[in-house]
Amino acid sequence: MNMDADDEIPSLVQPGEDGTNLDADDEPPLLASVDDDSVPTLVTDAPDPVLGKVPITIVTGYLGAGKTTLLNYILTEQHGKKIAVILNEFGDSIDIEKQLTVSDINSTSAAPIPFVPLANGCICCSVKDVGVAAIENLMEQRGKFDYILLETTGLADPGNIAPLFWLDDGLGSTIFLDGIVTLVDAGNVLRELDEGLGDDEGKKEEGHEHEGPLLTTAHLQISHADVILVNKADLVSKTGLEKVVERIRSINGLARIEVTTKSRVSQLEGLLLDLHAYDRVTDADLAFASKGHSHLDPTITTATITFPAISEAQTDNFDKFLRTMLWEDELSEQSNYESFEIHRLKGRIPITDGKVLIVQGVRNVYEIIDERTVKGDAADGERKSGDDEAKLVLIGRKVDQPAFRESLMATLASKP
Ligand SMILES: Nc1nc2c(ncn2[C@@H]2O[C@H](COP(=O)(O)OP(=O)(O)OP(=O)(O)O)[C@@H](O)[C@H]2O)c(=O)[nH]1
Ligand SMILES: [Zn+2]
Repeated sequence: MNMDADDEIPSLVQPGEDGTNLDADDEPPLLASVDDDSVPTLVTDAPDPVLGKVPITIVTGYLGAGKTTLLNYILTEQHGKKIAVILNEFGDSIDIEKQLTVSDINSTSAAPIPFVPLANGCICCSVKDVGVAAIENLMEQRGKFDYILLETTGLADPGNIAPLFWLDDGLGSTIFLDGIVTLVDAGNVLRELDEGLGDDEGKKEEGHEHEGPLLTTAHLQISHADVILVNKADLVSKTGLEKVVERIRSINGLARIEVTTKSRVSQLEGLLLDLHAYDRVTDADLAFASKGHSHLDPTITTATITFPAISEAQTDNFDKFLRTMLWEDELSEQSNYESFEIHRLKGRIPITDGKVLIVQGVRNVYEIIDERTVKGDAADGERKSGDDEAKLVLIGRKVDQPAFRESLMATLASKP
């Protein structure tokens, strides 16, 4: 499949930028220098000398859940893509500068797929220095591949990784985050989730020191996921699987959940590849989460706030609500609520003049996009008749308090 040459990552907001949007650097990515003759010319199906941004899918999941099995499966399936794989589960001895290559099993082209192992350790710490360098290094081989898969170690917190691709100027100009896929081991995940309930059994994740049940790595990997594969289904009974799916659904009401054996998914396109989880939000994406939430998991839940379409003049107030909630961990115009923690946020906000705003957030980083700037068949950007209800879905700790909606409504009604 050809890349959309003018796909672009929309403007971003992050704390400390005094509310001004950071424009992603829109420079076309540079091709590898011409004197490097190991770099082949562009792949023949490239539509344009200016390459579009390369999508990256992050594959995460607990130790032994089936991540490598999934990568191998993807690499042997026919999908017409040349995929570069980055692993961060190698030993210290691996020299980051030295790029290994694996043979390109699925491609007709002779070019090998770049394969970049990262240093051992947690990608949230390493990706910022070593990891960014490895990815930039990889990007110098643009044209050899048109998709990146990144497998994180079993312990990584995807909430730290995802915003990197939005916020790092270098990465953000050549790569866009397509989606986060989390594998869970159907036989073990419930026990992992319950580890946080014991007195001192659960581990405290850095940056998540809240009252109440402890967050486990399994919670973090599930709450940030766009797609969740409940793997090793062959080892669990049908009722056991239903329980697992129910529990996961109650944590993350947005993700697509698929039950798999040996990480074999029903489809690659649109489920694992080309998900566009961060640039498209359709009504269907929010439909399930909006059906009400359950409290099967005492720690993390999904909540949906619905409210009438807002006016153009209210968009600043809407932004203020998000800013206060995500940057200050407070609810504007409210004083009575328990402390909360937001992992993921998605919204579709019709504006009364006819456009639709899309909101995406991971932890304290968020972006608001005018849907009309999003290209692709899934979103035509026009408000449909009857499309006058706005929806904001929150995933995190204590996000189901009525104070969230009260704060939003009060902030929208306040003087700008
Ligand atoms: N029975 C069964 N075994 C599976 C399934 N999927 C993977 N496995 C096996 O489980 C083991 C771990 O799978 P990997 O793909 O290496 O898991 P991983 O998540 O990459 O593991 P780490 O990188 O160590 O975190 C391997 O022996 C796989 O063959 C499955 O659906 N059912
Ligand atoms: Zn692995």
